[in-house]
Amino acid sequence: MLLGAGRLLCSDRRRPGSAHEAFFREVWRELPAVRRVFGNSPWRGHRRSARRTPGSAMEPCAEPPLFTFGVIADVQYADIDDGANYTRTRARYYRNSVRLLRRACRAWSEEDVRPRFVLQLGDVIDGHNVKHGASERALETVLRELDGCPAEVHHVWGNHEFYNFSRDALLASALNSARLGDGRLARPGDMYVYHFSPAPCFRLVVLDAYDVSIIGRDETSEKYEEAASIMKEHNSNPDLNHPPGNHDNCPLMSFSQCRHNCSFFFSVHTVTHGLEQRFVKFNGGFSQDQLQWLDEVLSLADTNQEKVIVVSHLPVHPSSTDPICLAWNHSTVLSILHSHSCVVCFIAGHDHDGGYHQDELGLHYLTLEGVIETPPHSDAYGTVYVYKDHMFLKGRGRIEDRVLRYPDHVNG
Ligand SMILES: Nc1ncnc2c1ncn2[C@@H]1O[C@H](COP(=O)(O)OP(=O)(O)O)[C@@H](O)[C@H]1O
Repeated sequence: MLLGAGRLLCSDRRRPGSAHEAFFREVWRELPAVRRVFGNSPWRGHRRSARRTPGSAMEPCAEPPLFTFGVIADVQYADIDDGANYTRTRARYYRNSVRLLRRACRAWSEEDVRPRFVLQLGDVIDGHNVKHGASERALETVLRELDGCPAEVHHVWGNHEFYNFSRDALLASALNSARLGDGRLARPGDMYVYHFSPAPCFRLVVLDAYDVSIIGRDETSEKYEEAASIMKEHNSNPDLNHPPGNHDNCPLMSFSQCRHNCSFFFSVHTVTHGLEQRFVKFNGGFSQDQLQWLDEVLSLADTNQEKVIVVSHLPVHPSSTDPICLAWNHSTVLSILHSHSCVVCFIAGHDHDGGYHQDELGLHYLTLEGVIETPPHSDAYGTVYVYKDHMFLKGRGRIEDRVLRYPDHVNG
């Protein structure tokens, strides 16, 4: 059965829009064995196939957008020679990343419609700065570039922010953009969360994915205790950055690295090692307080009939990312998003390969390709054009164009 299902899942037949897609969705939904084998991501290999509006394939609509905003993720700047990721499967261009950031800021400045804001999705400088005592200098370098942006910058915090700075230092730094937030339903406690309305009927919510984490919390804090106990339950490796399960000997690992072409192997690898891989120290989760706050903000947005974009460094939908990059309690966040009628999109960084998924309710999950793993001749940033009934992501370089039509229950 595995081979048969594998052939089917490998084939173009499950490609969104194909004549067989509905059949495969049905099989996947109805047969627990298939779901067990292929996990939550049987369409993942097709995550780059955006739905496009006929006639508007690669350009925004002719009509003026309500507003636009810039997006960029995982700059991870450091003044060091090029290197590689942990598994040495991807190059990292530490110095060049700030050049790409500069290019993005310049391009946003030259656009016909000036972006209303820029969204920096976290990991703006790399953890390597710490051992060179260069954290402050690196931050100054990227902030200087961001000063060239034509609009205010909203910063999300990722794991590399916490490698470089304590939470208190971050709260006191220019990376704290919560002052740009709406005063209503102010953030509780010491979480870095806020929301703002960039235009009438739209709202953006910034989440803190390291609220409960080993790296984002002081060791004496309750939230650190909570994170430590979650990790103890799920990951028994001496090095907590090493995901649970033995991947080193997994013959599928090399195939699963090549996720765009080998979705079958990726799916099997995911099942073999499962979503448990997310329980690593470089990820984190959302506290109960934060989830309650999110629920309240979304309720207010429902009442005001706003369209909401939620953002965090960590992705929350398993089909929009490698599971090793998922937020620990991603499924609770998904339940909250689903319990409100206002949410149209979730945007994250962290998985430098990027990802995309549209779920059964029509919500979009966008994971942006990281600047740090983008070769010098390419780019990794985008501009989102926001319209009444959809958004259009104009991607540059590695980031693909996408039409993100709002869910039917939002468009009415
Ligand atoms: N599979 C792994 N096993 C052990 N340590 C890892 C693994 N993957 C990453 N790390 C370590 O975790 C930290 C964060 O990894 P990194 O790849 O820099 O994160 P990011 O994806 O946010 O750039 C680094 O110190 C890295 O060496």
